[in-house]
Amino acid sequence: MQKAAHVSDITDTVDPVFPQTTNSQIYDSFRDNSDLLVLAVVDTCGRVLGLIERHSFNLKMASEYGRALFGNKSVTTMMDTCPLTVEAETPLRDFMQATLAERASELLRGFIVTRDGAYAGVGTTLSILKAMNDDLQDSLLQQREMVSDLIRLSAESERHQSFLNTIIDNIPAMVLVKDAHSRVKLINPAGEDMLGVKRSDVVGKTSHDIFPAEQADTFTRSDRRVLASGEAVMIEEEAIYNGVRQRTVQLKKTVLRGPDGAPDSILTLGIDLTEQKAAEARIAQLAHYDPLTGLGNRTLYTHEIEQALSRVQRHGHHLALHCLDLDRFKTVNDSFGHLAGDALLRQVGERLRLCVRKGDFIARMGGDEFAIIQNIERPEDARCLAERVIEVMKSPFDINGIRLEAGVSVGIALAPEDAADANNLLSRADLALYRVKSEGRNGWCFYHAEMDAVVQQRLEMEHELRTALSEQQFQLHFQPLLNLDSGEVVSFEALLRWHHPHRGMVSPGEFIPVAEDSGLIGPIGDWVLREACRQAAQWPTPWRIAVNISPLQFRDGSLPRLVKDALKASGLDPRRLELEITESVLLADEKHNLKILNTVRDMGVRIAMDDFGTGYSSLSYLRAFPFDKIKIDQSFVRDLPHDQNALSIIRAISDMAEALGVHITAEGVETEAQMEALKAMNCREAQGYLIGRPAAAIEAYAAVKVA
Ligand SMILES: Nc1nc2c(ncn2[C@@H]2O[C@@H]3COP(=O)(O)O[C@H]4[C@@H](O)[C@H](n5cnc6c(=O)[nH]c(N)nc65)O[C@@H]4COP(=O)(O)O[C@H]3[C@H]2O)c(=O)[nH]1
Repeated sequence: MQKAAHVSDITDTVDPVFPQTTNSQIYDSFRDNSDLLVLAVVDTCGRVLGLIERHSFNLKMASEYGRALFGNKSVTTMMDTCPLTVEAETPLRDFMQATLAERASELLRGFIVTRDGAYAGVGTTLSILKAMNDDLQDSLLQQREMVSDLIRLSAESERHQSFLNTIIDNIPAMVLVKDAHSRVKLINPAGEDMLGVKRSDVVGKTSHDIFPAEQADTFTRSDRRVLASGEAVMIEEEAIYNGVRQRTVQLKKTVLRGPDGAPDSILTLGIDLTEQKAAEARIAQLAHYDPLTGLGNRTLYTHEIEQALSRVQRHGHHLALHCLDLDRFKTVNDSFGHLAGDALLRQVGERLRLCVRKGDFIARMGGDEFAIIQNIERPEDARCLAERVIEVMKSPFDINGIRLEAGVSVGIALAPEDAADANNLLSRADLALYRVKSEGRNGWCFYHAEMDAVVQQRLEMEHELRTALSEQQFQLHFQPLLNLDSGEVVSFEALLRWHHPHRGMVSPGEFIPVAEDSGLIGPIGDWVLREACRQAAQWPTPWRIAVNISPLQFRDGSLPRLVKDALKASGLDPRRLELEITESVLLADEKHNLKILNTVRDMGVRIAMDDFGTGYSSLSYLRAFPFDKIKIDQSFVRDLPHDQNALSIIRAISDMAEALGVHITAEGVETEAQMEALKAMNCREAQGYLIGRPAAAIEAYAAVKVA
């Protein structure tokens, strides 16, 4: 509905009447048109002469008398000659205000509306009431619309607010708002978690109300800083303690301004970097530390030794590099499994930590090798540390209830005395370590210049060994084994000899390890096997022939084929061939090597366990394979017949062998007394200088019979 703004909006355009119109005519018009309330009387120019109002007119004309009296008279006799008149474009509100104040009663009779002074229509209180009603309706409608707008806006703002709240509550970063006096206005759940507080406990409070003084001071300081600068402040890393644990957080503080532009609040956004920092630290740890022992790894060692050597150079310091190697790690690893090996390494790492001083560095270089960089003032300091290390390693390790002894060898090189660069220093400490190991392990040794010569000699020997085969410098010697029951020689052990063109006879103890290290043991061992079979096949008596097989000959799996070839080429009965292996064959890759042993045994070849008692002599090895013979190491025989320890060990081995149905043979028998003692302990065979030294010629033994 159109709102009535001007008088023209409520004007009824009723045709006017003229002065010559009679009252009877007017009466008829009123009678015929009940809506007609007011009539204007105008002259021919449209000028208003007066106004007839229905009710007062009808009052006069209602009776017959009235009609008779006034009926034929001109309308001018009954008209209001001074009616309320108003211009059409007058604002309705102004007209109403003015009329109600001054001529309210006239308003009830109706009024004339003019346009530029000429008649334009009439107005009635009814039209005014209608307009007012419309106005009222309009404003009611407007109000209703406004109310629904308000409801919609408030719902929208509520939605916005809850949308924002959801974001703030779920954002994985702290949102903390404080007022300009540093009182908490808002904190989200991530913030509660980060600071270890509850929203209900902190809102309205300052940092000093909430946190311990030191922490509160830190927060307040940064709040002040951001308020003073008025700019966003980034705090890359801040350590906070949330009552449970230390956390590392990154904070961004921003000033929020009020409508007047003055700082109103401080918004702090915080990201918890604790996990990220821990992950970074873990990555750095993995890159530089051995995960098993927690000691430095080879990468970190390289860095540390370079640093230490540059200190040596710049400040005239001295350092000792200790290279450590566990003596029995491989044995432990192979016989008790990798988990036991790992546990041993961990415990070794712990013990090493106890030996060193602050500033010294320990690394696990790989496997069972460790290195210590020690700051020293004099070589004596290095000796003390090495002795300490050997001492702490002496006591047995408890690995899941099993007591194990590891032992350690330590090689030491000094800087700047022995070498000033990392590579040379390490290889010299290694040389010293090598010396310790070759001298029986479980000791320490400083590097000496002559060790270089030893290495040189070893390299030379390796070179010469390569030509020894083609130059036919090898020869086999044979040592007899006597059956103690029958007193007859029953077999011979083939022992390799190297007739060096310049150095004369080189002992196998000297060159076999070099052959093993260089891989030459393969072709040399093959030659021994073929030569032993070839010669044995030609012996006048069908003695057995025993051949030493190095653990390294098991590696490539070709042993069964080589044995077969040697037997075939020589024509030797497989039952006359005996292979002597040591426990280490079963320690290393037990399954693979047992398969090889079984294949060889299936050919009819006998298998003997050599040097029994020197390694990790374990009943499990004897159970793992049906050995034909156990050879007791000469180190036990040497101390017979008086040494009680040797006697008990040999007796124990003998009992064990008897239980398993295996014969025992004693090595290194040099005296009659030893022989008698062995006989008394059920030893079935003996070998040693007493019976015969290793020799190239064996025929003489055909007749030997020892009583
Ligand atoms: N003191 C003393 N020693 C005695 C006595 N009876 C024998 N021997 C020595 O004891 C060693 C016995 O050999 P082994 O324990 O198998 O120990 C052997 C064996 O492990 C290794 N070897 C020798 N020949 C070969 C070979 O062809 N292949 C391999 N892989 N190793 C070999 O070299 C080691 C040393 O051999 P050899 O020097 O020939 O030393 C031999 C032998 O000469 C005695 O009554 N008193």
